[in-house]
Amino acid sequence: MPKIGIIGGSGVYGVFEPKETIKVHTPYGRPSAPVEIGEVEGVEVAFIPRHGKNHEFPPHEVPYRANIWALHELGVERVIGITAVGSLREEYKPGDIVITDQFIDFTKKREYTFYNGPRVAHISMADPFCPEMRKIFYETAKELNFEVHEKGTYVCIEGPRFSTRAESAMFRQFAHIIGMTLVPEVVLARELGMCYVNIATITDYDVWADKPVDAQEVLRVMKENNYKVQEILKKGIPRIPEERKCGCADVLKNAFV
Ligand SMILES: CSC[C@H]1O[C@H](OP(=O)(O)O)[C@H](O)[C@@H]1O
Ligand SMILES: Nc1ncnc2[nH]cnc12
Repeated sequence: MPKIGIIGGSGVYGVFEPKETIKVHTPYGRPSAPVEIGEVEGVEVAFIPRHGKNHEFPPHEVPYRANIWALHELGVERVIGITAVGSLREEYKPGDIVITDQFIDFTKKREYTFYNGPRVAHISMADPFCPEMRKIFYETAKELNFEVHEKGTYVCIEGPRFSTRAESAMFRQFAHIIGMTLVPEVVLARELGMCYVNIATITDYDVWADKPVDAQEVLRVMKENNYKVQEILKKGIPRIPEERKCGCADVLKNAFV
């Protein structure tokens, strides 16, 4: 049973040669694609491409609940979310990696929870990301000599459109990076007591710099930097301890009404 799951974002539709592909049915429908099981440097890992194998799910239609449920059902305890993001700051440059530490939710109409009643839960989201995995992946990226930011606030917009210049100027006041998929993915993982880490690759300067971002730019820059994500995963995954000492599962202790 894989204890580690990877959700690949734009430009990341596979990370290993799968030994097995499992079609999982969940109470929330099917995941974005059958779950691939394989190995990263000898560690068993599950993989789902967030937008589907052929990028057929836009960010507001990704079956987030089915993806997280499927990984949980397969025994995954730790989720690594790979994302492409825009930069809202000069010093966060295209090609840099960010190990996100906070998010701000500007999405509008998604399925945000597994607890729609009669079971009611209010999960703490003060520190949304797994401290153990954040440390491992930051140190790994640093050792690999990649430009990496230890922290960054990710503002998640509804999409699928990009922001206006006015929106981007507002987001720049309080966030470092911008994307369309972190919420509700991280929230749902925490609702099931799973660890979640976000490894974000910066692909553009959104729309506040001279040339406004477009989708082709995101995919091109992601392709150019894909090797960084692969190397970080290869070197970082074997460093993840078997037993969790991070306390991510403890958020469930006092969450239920
Ligand atoms: C392809 S451009 C916009 C698209 O890219 C990002 O996807 P992901 O977070 O899955 O890497 C962004 O959030 C949008 O969904
Ligand atoms: N500028 C941007 N806005 C929203 N999502 C993105 N994904 C990559 N770049 C983005």
